Amino acid sequence: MSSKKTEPKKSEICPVLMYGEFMVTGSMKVRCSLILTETELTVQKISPALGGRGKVVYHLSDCVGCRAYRSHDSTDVGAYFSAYFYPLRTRWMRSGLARQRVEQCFRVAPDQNPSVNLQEAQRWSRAIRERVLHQRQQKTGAIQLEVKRPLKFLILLNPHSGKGHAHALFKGNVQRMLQDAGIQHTLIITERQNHARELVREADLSKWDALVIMSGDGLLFEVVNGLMEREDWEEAIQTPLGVLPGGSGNALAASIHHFSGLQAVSSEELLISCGFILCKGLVSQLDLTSVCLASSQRLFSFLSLAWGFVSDVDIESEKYRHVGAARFTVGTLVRLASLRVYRGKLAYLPTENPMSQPSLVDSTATFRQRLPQSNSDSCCPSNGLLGHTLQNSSNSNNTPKSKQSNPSPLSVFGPTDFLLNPLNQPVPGHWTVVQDEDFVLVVAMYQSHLAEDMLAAPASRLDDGIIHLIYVKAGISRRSLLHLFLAMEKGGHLNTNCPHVVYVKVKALRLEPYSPKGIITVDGELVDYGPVQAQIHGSLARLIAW
Ligand SMILES: Nc1ncnc2c1ncn2[C@@H]1O[C@H](COP(=O)(O)OP(=O)(O)OP(=O)(O)O)[C@@H](O)[C@H]1O
Repeated sequence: MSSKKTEPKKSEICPVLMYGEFMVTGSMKVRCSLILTETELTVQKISPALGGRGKVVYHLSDCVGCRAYRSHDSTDVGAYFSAYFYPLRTRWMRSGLARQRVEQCFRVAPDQNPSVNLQEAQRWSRAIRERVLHQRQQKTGAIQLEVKRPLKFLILLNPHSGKGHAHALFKGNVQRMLQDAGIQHTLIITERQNHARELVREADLSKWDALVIMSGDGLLFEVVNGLMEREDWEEAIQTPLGVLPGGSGNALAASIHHFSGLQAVSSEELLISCGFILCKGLVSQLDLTSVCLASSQRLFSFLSLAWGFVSDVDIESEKYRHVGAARFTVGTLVRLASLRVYRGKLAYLPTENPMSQPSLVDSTATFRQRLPQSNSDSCCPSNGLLGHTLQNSSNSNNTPKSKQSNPSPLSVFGPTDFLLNPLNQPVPGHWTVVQDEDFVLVVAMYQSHLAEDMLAAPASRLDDGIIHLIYVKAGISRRSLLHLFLAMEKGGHLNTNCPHVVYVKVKALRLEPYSPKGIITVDGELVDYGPVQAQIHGSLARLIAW
């Protein structure tokens, strides 16, 4: 046993709720005293002569569950209880901390009657679980509490995501954690593109406490849009969503980890962190952005809308997917070597603009409306109505098919985009129209991360109701752009004083590309190239976060 923290100061000591003496089972069987307080479980060795360190203090906030049980050996009158912790520990050969599993199992045998022993084990197990739940209640802010247990999750897993190891990663890292937390789950391995989308469009959602996606951001994009295509979208989109990183992008997973306040981790450590957050089962609000394309398609986006350098790298680096998250680094270097400029018009509604406040627009009255399927006054007109019709250019020819977002049935449900004019009309007069028309990139973000190691919008929060719009004007040197991307790993790119970088917080935006060819992505998925506009809808969905 190792001592995990220094002795608390007298004033910090919590009253003892329970005390007991048990055998600690495992490789070394020793008799220990166990002290449960409101926040900690302290295991103190009673026979120090056995060697090793004598005391371990576990934080209940690191605990995902505890259970009591009888031994398989019918001659054993003892009962047992096991507590499952995932404390942050120093990484071997690496700096920083990552969660690692620790199971502590205690044998209860003061009586010759096995039922009496089991009752005592259950009393401890229940008390620990209650204190663990209480730790969650201490969490403040926008996070709500889901106290209902046992939780039932539907897990959708894309076996081809990332390097193609998602299923093995799930079995190796997540399955046992869910069991530790007493969470029941049904795992569905997706068989094809849009399988998850069709499934959630038809599913009886009342059977599940959460829909969990183990893949990259693409599968979550399908699920969000599948939910928004339901007649009962308003209720369906309130189903808590859980995210386990299995892809190569994993931007939302990285954002969730970032919002938990921990140091950045990647790969399996990010998976374990997200699994831990999932097991805690706290639900937060999540903003969604409605994205309208000139083709009339309307999509719901949880992450980003990108044009130029970022979307080019995202799509063009698909061919390097075998290297995992490093594909973005490779793609960035390749695209830097042949830097492009993209012509177009960008306009937006800044957050500080009083006209953008919902109080001036009756958003609640329109919120429950069903949009007309085809209406020239709608925000998503049914045909390309701008002078320069640019859609269907390079996208479908040059890029992997798997990344093309589904030209789904028109998303006619969802909140009204009350801030947007139809695409065939000018933007409202109080919007800001950017004077520059030559860009290297335009990216609109509603989460912090663009990829596991790209903290593109450090100030973003899950439910801040803000689109963090970042654009880089033409004229930036390759060297400065590289410097920006290197600084982005820690979110420092917005403090580089680069005159070509503009960062503005907005509620809505419109982008009209003039360049005849280009790539536009929504949540990393390819969409029709052409005019596009978007409006954020604060707290439309719910997400398991910490
Ligand atoms: N069984 C499947 N076979 C083929 N494609 C699938 C399957 N399941 C899901 N898909 C599709 O694969 C696409 C990519 O999935 P996703 O983005 O989740 O993983 P990824 O591409 O590895 O991650 P990232 O986008 O972060 O790189 C999605 O558009 C999804 O629709």
